[in-house]
Amino acid sequence: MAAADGVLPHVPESRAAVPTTSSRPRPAQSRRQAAATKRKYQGSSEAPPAKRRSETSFLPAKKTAAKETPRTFKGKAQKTFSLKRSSAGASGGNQERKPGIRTSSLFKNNPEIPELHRPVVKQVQEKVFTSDAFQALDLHPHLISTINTVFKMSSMTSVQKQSIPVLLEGRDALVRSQTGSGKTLAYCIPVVQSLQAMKSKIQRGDGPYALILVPTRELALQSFDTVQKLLKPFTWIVPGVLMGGEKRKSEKARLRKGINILIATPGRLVDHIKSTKNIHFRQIQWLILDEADRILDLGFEKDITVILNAVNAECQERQNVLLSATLTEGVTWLADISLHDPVSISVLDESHDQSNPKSKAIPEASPQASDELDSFAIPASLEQYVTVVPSKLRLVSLAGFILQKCKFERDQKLIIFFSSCELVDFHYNLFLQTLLSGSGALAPGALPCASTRLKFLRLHGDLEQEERTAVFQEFSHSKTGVLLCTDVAARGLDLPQVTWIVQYNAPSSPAEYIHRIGRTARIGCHGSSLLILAPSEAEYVNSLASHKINVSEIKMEDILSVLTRDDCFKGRRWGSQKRRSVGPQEIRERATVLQTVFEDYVHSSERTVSGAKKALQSFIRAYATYPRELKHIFHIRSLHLGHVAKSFGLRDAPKNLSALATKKKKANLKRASFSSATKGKRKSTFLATSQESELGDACDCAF
Ligand SMILES: Nc1ncnc2c1ncn2[C@@H]1O[C@H](COP(=O)(O)OP(=O)(O)OP(=O)(O)O)[C@@H](O)[C@H]1O
Repeated sequence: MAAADGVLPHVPESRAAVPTTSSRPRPAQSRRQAAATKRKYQGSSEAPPAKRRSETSFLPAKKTAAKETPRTFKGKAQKTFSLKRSSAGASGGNQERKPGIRTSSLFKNNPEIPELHRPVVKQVQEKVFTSDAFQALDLHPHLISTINTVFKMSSMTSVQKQSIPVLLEGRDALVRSQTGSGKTLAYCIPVVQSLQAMKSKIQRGDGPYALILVPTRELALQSFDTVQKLLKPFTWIVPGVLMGGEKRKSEKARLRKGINILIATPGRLVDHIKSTKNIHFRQIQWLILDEADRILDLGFEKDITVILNAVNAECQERQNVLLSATLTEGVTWLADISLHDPVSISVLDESHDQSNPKSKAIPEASPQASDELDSFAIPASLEQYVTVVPSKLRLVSLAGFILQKCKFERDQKLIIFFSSCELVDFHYNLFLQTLLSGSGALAPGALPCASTRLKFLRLHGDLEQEERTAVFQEFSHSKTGVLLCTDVAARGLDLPQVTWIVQYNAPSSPAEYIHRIGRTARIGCHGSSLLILAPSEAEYVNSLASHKINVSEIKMEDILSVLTRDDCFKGRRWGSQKRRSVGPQEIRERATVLQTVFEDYVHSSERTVSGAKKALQSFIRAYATYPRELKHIFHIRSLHLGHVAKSFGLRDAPKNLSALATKKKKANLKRASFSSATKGKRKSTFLATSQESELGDACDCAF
């Protein structure tokens, strides 16, 4: 993927209410700027540098001292962009601007972008495929033919080759292999093989023989689909799914009729355990925890305790399997309490040494094992990039990347990760109304060249289940498009042909980073990822390196340069001239035009301003939830909130932001963090009866 050569990404689309944009008269600039400056420092946790107190300085305290000159492309000093000069183009040409209208000073007073001293580390890699055919396994011929004809697969992946024989022997297992390496079939095939071979034929009314737990509803549907296909020749075995967002009543009815392979999200299953009489676990022979480390997060951990206790109470003899692409301390703890004399299967081990996987012990959460816990395998065909962008320029940089991929490259399918539902909604609506044209007339805030080729979708835990399922299906089957989402899409989802993963908000752990980027470059395909960091967050690259994760840098300028390929971002000055060579100044002007379009949209109604403020608050709350070990990189005090507000299209930082930032409210998103400090507590919670879990399906995917 030519990420560094100036060719970049794509765009989102969707419905949503269309606020009207008008070129309203605005208060005099000087008065507003004075007020804005005052507010800025009320809203920011930093005081303005003394020297600049009378101007609109945006430099964060730490970074400011060195430079007064705005950062320029290629190191050349440039004049500050005059807002008046390009303001006509800024609104897309259909809103003539009046002199004196305030536009963004995007390139002024930004913190310097630090040089990335990127340590080059040797990434851990695994071999995806083997040359062994499924025929080599002792499977029912109909099962083999289903794998060959329905799934169109002939040879096993490494994890399948290692896991399937072990599981068919009846052993418990902890399975780790990289994202997109075929773990789902690695457990589904043995489950189906063993259940179809049972001497007394399974009856529907017997209830569940296999229980498969997954962290999200989409993953439940995906796993259900796989199981259902594998069961084609074995029609007497009935699969079923229980997940939040579905009608409990109809789920109860299905449970009453009988489900033999039950796939569930933890919250909803707990709900049924507590309220549905017909549910029992007398027959359970398999307990599978897919994405085991995610299942442990926050509320799920309690739910798992309830589920394990309920299953243990009715059946002791069964096979237990834990799977994840990342082996965290939490998983080893869960393995401890749920697996019996397990085999540890790691494809990584096979690639590095040929030791017998069966003899391998599960790594303890000890310093000696920290290397194994801390380094993650990354698909060899995945190229990872990072770009460092000052807060004020984040929004235009993201939009530039989307435009490059989707407008100027073919067949691009992007997933963009945000840290909360509100952030997804805000960017989704913003891009829909500005970058995407409707079927007929342009939306008031849209660019005249807004594209119908762009397709935006969103996925997060606050959406109705019906919409979530529809979006998941649509994006799965689509060849192109941009999915804006939270971490609800980070785990396990197998969305074909995704070309780019963008992390607009940095993940809270290296494991989450791995799972997010793992939505591309699956099963040997090629893919790329881009992490967008603020200058104060640049050290995160070292943190990734300490987990053997290598990223290459893309310069922000290269991302923004796509705007010079698109004449709808032309400022008035360039509009009247013949084609000229493209320089840094023009890139700045065009970025400013784009930012102005965003600001115009955001300020077009009270509703949109309030939406932007809500999103900004949500960003701040999410920012306060980074775990302690990352706090020195992601600390709200390192951000200039006035600048951050710009990335929400707000011309001024709302009041009380710093108060909000220090309040450290409980965010409604879930940040995974299993700390050893809580380990003992967790174990005792499990050992106790743990019937006090009151979390129902509200836990499922509320992020
Ligand atoms: N033997 C195989 N040959 C070809 N394709 C396969 C094979 N096994 C699995 N796949 C395909 O590989 C893709 C990824 O599989 P799967 O979703 O099971 O990966 P995973 O390891 O569970 O990933 P994650 O860790 O992200 O959950 C799926 O599209 C699946 O159909």
